[in-house]
Formats: sequence, structure tokens, C-alpha cells
Amino acid sequence: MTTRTAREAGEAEAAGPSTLRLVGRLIKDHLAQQWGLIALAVLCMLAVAASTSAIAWLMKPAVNDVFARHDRDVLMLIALAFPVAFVLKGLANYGQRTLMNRVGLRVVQRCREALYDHLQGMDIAFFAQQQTAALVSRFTVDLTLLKNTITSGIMVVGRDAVTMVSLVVSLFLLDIELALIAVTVFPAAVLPIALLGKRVRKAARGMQAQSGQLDALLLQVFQAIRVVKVYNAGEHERARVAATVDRIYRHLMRSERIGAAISMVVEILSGFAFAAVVIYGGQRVTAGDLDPGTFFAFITSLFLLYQPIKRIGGVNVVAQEGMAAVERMYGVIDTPPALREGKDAPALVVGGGEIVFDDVRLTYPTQEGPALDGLSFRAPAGATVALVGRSGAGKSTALQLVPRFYDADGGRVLIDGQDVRAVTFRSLWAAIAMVTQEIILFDDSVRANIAYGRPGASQAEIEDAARHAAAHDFILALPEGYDTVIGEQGTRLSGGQRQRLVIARAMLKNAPILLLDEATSALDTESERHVRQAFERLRQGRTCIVVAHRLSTVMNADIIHVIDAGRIVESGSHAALLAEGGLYADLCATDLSDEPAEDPEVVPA
Ligand SMILES: Nc1ncnc2c1ncn2[C@@H]1O[C@H](COP(=O)(O)OP(=O)(O)OP(=O)(O)O)[C@@H](O)[C@H]1O
Repeated sequence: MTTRTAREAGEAEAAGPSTLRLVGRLIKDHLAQQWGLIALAVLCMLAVAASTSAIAWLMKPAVNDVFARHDRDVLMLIALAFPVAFVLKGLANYGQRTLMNRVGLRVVQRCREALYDHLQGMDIAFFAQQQTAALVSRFTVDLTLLKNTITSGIMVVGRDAVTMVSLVVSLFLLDIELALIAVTVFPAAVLPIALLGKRVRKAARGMQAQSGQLDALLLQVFQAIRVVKVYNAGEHERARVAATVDRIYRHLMRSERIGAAISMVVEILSGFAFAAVVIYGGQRVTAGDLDPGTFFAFITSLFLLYQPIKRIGGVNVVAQEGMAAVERMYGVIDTPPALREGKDAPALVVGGGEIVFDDVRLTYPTQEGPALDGLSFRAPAGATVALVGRSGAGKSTALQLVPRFYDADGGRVLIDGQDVRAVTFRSLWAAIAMVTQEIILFDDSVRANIAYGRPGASQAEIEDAARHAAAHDFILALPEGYDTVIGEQGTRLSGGQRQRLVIARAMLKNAPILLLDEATSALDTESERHVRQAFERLRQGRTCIVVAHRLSTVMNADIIHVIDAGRIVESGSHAALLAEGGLYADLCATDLSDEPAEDPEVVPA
């Protein structure tokens, strides 16, 4: 955990691609399609800018004509013009805000979909290296930040930048000398804003990486809560969570401090600009060089200018956070899946479903030695082949090569003569039903869990599959029968019931090839009998490779292969292998329970 955290933090610190490149890519991928909405929003922004400048301009006749010359007609006109300007500003603000929100939310929606599509297509090796919760946080924490950037960031920058330009133009139109004084002070504020931006991005990257860590940690602790409690590891886990929470706090605080610093810089500089304008402008008014109306209109413009500049400075923080999120999103999207379907790959054509392993070799990147080292065997159509061997011998790895969860480094896996690497994933997976060692169920109804095997299956078909899996009776006894929701990973069911549901799902799929990684979890005799019968029925009429841990399973196999260190060391029927007195005989002494026979703890008396 510590090394991982350090690595992730290191990744977070690493400098990413430039903001311009990221923005350009985001625009091309997700913003360009919405140019209509954006154009409308820009129109509204222009209206906000125009009405804001108009409000400042109204100060001129208000002072010169109403206060100095007591002109009642102008007073009435101004009295009318002010509400008109404010109503226009209010409406335009409403328009640009809703439009930009729509754009922002759509972009986030599109990003989430693109990220999901990409992740779903990634291979098993990728998921084996990632923390699930950290991946989930890309969708939640990261993309929420992106939404903030687009909805508030672009909106503020768009509206305020246009307003700022229009007010600066007003300043120059009102009085060039005063305008020059005012605008020489403000550009000085841009420099610290730009410099601090980089640090905000770095803090945001760190915060997002740590949020992913926190999600991963919490998920792990809550899932393992029984172990945490009984091992009295509460304090230990609390310390780990607290350390991550503290790192997030530090990153967030850094961003906040920078945001506050930017605001402070703008504030101080504005003070200097105001002072300079008041001193110089005031002198000109008293000397009769400048009329008071222009002076007041100028000061009002400057006041109105101060807010947008401050907001633009502050928005840099939000923008940098969003950019860090986009950077992390593209980091995932740009990682291509290691296993890909060939271009124009044909669909697998299944006849009997014969499976051949031909000199298959595989070394996991993280392991020293090979997991499979020249594995060759044949599972004839409709036959059951059992793979047995010690723990870590490579049995599960062999099974994973059939649905192409991994690709062999050498050799081939063939189904009815077709290399699994040459056909489409869809057709390959359609031909295979798999029951894994780890029972995977969804927090949904019993019916939905079984129907996963064949979407659109009728109630009669679902019940039929359940009957064959010896599950129908216990399902009917559940509080709401087939509608009972079974909890995360089926926690509201017993181990045997969970297994039978998984078998029913595979039964409903009715695929010609069955891959069975027999669960080692101990079931009581009655439960095991039910599960065994269900497995037997499931095997009928299919080519089956079963990783067997129990003698009762291998007895029914057509042939048994004993695997050791990634290769077959013995093959034959149960009786023949037993008579050989080799590894199989050793394994049988412990009912194929995977432990080396010499282990004194498991050798039967
Ligand atoms: N995803 C993985 N990444 C790296 N190494 C792996 C991975 N999966 C398995 N291994 C390694 O490959 C070897 C074979 O593992 P495999 O799971 O195939 O054994 P097995 O015979 O099925 O064992 P068991 O009966 O205990 O499940 C082991 O040394 C294991 O540590």
C-alpha cells in the first residue's frame, strides 16, 4: 500500500501535457459538437458585457445633466434606462448560465461514457494491476471537477472576459489618459496568476490521486470489515485512512491558499489603480480639464471591472483542477488494451467444441518463472477433461486462455481448429460458459442474476435452468422467490445456494464450452451433493475443462491431466494414475486439496 501510494503520488507530481493541448483535445472530442449552444451562450455573454458597460456609461449623464444642470427629462430617461439595462443583464446572465451548464454537463456525460467504453474494452491484465475504486474515482471525483471547470470556469471566463474587454474599451472611450493609468496596473496581476496556475494543477493532480487511494482504501476496509474487527486492526486501518485524508486536506489547502493569494494580489493592485485614478482624475476635475460626469462614469467602470478580473483570477484554480482531471482521463483513454481483435476477424464457428492446447507458454509480466511451460492437451468435443495439480501449478491460468483473458506468449489455443486469437471476442465469449472459483453475483434479484446468462430469457426458461441447477426449490423458499434481492455478491444466500445460482446462470447460457474452476470452499455434505448434481447436469453435452479439487469431480472426467509447474506431468484415468503412484497419488491422499502431500498439517492420519 505504501509503495503504491508513493508511486501514485509520484505520478501526480509529474508534469503533464500543456493546458493548450488538453483544451484543444477536449474541444475537438466533446465541445465542438455543441457549437450551436456555445454560440448562443456567447451571444448572451455579449449582452451581459454590453449592459454592464451601459450601466457605467449612464453615470455620465446622471452626474453632468441631472446633478450639474438639473435636467428633469434626462433624469426620467436615466430612471428608465437603468432598469432596462439591469433587466437585460439579468436575462442574458440567466441565458448564458443555463446554456453553459448544459454544455458542461453534456461534456461530462460524454467523457463518462467514453471513459466507460474504453475501460470495458480493457483486458484482464489491466484490471489486475488497477485498484477498482481508484478507477471508479475517475468517474466521480475527477469528472465532477471537470464539470465545475466547464460550467463555472468557462462561463465566468467567457462572460467576464467579454465584460472586461468591453469595460476596458469604455475606459479608453471615456478618457485615454486615465485609462492608460488604470490598465498599466492590472496586467501586473496576470503574471502571478499564471505562475500560480502550475502549482494549482500539481495540487489538483495530487488531490485526485489521493482521492482514488481513499476510495480504494475504504472499499477494502468495508469489504473486509469482519477481518478488520476480529484481528483488532481498527486502529491500523484508521491510521491509514487518516493519513490519506490528511494528504487530501493538504492538497486541497494548497489549492485554496493559492486561490486566496490570487484574490489578494488583484485586490491590492486594484487599490493602487484606484488611488492613481482618483488622484490624477480628481486633480483634472478640480482644474476644470475633466467633467465630473466622465470622472464618475470612469470610476464606476473601474469598479465594475474589478469583479470580473478577480473572478477570472479565481477561476484559474477551478480550471487547473479540471485540466488535471482531463489529463488523468486521457491518461486512461490513451492506454490501449493489450489484447485486441484482429481487423476483419471472423466469428468463431463452433462445431463440437473441441479444445486443443498446443505447446502453450505464458509468463506473467510480474512473475519470474513461467506459469505455463509448454502445456499441450486435447479436450475432445463433448468430453470432460480434469486438470489437477498443486496450488500455483497453472490450472486457472490455462482456463483463462480459452476465453482469451490473456494471450499465450508461445503456442496456440484452438477451438474446433480456430485459434482463439484469430476470431472475434463476441463470438468467442458467446461459445463459453464459465464458472469461476470466486462466485460472482450481482446485487439484484435472483431472476436477474440467472437471466444474466441469456438476456431476454422467459420466466419458464429461467425456472428450468434453476431446476437443473437444483436451485428452484430454495429460490421458492426465499421471501420473495425469484424477486428476492440477494445483496452484494449474494451475501444473503448460503455458499451452496450461491454456487447453484451461478450454475443456473451458466445452464441458461447453454454454451457448447464449459470452463469450470471448481470452488474449494467447503460445503456440507447435503449442499455438496446438490451442487455436484447440478454440475453433472451442466456438463452434459458440452466440452468441459474442469479445474478439480475434489476426487468426486475427477472420477466423472473422461481424462485427468496432472499439471506441475505449468506443464502436464501425468495423464490418464483415476485408476491408472493412482496405480502409477506419482504426483496424482500424492494429491489424492489429500483429496486433491492442492497442498503438497508432504505438508504435515494436511496429510491425513
Ligand atoms: N494475474 C496474475 N499475475 C501474476 N501472476 C499470476 C497471476 N495469476 C496467477 N499468477 C501466478 O501464476 C502461477 C499459476 O497460477 P494459477 O492461478 O494458474 O495456479 P492454480 O494451479 O490455478 O492454483 P490454485 O489451485 O491455487 O488456484 C502462480 O505462480 C501464480 O502466482
